[in-house]
Amino acid sequence: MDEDEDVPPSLVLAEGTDAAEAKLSTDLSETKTPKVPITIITGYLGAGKTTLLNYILTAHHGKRIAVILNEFGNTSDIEAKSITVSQNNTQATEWLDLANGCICCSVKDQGVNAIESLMDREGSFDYILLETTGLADPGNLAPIFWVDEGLGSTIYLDGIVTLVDAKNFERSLDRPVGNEVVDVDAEGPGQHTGQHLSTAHLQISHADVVIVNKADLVTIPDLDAIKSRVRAINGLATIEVTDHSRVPKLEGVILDLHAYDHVTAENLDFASKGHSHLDTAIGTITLTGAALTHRTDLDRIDAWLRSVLWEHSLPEVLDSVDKLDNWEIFRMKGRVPFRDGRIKILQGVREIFELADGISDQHAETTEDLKVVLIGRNLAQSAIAAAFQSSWASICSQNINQHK
Ligand SMILES: Nc1nc2c(ncn2[C@@H]2O[C@H](COP(=O)(O)OP(=O)(O)OP(=O)(O)O)[C@@H](O)[C@H]2O)c(=O)[nH]1
Ligand SMILES: [Zn+2]
Repeated sequence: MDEDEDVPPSLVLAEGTDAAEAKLSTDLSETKTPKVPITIITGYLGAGKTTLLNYILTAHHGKRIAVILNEFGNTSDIEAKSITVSQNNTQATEWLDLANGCICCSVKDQGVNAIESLMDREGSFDYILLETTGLADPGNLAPIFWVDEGLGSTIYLDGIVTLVDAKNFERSLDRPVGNEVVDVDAEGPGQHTGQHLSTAHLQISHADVVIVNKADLVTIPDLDAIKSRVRAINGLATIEVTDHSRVPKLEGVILDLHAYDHVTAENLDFASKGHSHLDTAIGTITLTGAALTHRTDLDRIDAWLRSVLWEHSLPEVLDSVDKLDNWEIFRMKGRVPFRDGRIKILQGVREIFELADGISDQHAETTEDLKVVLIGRNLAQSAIAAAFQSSWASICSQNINQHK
């Protein structure tokens, strides 16, 4: 996630360069202040996002929570956008000047800087909640807040919570992104599904938690069907069912998830169970392999990820690759263990990925297998799933061959 770092931040600040100086001094100082988690709350129009925020703000949590209403969820037609932080009935607004330069770079630098400068002025928060617009694609937002450790940012992305309107669930999934119809019917006439990629699909596919809200408006069998379809789209997310967004508890359910650093073996096991093909537009697949032995094994996996995510090319798959071009990866998580007990945690959103040191479950030699879960467009289609599996298998067989 370091491609944008050359672009100098050009945040327009009301008061000189306070934030820049503050950032510099935090970068240089040895003592680290605890980072503030940010949770992105997304969901289709009217799903219950504001209701959830109000519920969280009135619940007894003992946290100083800042709420940001996102104005930059849709990155078209941007000249200048504000972010507004409300807390205890006072509001503070920070303007982002996005007039020039690459919008995603500007938003990345400025979105984070704007929040940091607000914290400098208003005092720090314990938690930040960001409500996106109903049509926002969280895949564009997550990388803004998934900041490199090395940047010394004071905030970190804790997770993405997606609300689903149980009453209008099917309808929101059938509504294509914008006016564009994304055809997923790539396998010829026999495979026609009629399913399109919708904003609701994108929101569910990026979620760490899916809240199926408005449970009061549907029957129990309806709820079960909705849960199954959510699970088919995103095998990694946990699902909560609510009435008026009243989640059973906050901690660990929607707050403090650490969804962008922790990946447990249970998370991944869960995702690889129960393959359903209720939804073919977006699906979840699991790639497995043996624990690694050498550093070069990891390099090979790193190269595979770069090829797939950055070049859209599946290594070692020569057959009809051109026919398999309609896939896209939205989210990935994985655990990459070494036999000596070390482990790397894989996290990815869109083309950004990270293989970071993890804390092993094991104390000595590991018995855990390597496991990577991918969520993306058309991944569950049989030809594409098969191509991924064979590409992955050939990388893993090279790992083993080398050790002979
Ligand atoms: N019956 C019922 N109504 C609900 C429930 N949750 C929210 N609502 C109502 O649904 C409407 C939309 O809720 P909001 O919380 O404003 O939804 P939102 O996602 O913030 O909407 P936008 O910001 O417009 O996209 C409001 O009138 C809520 O009172 C629920 O569980 N059951
Ligand atoms: Zn709202």
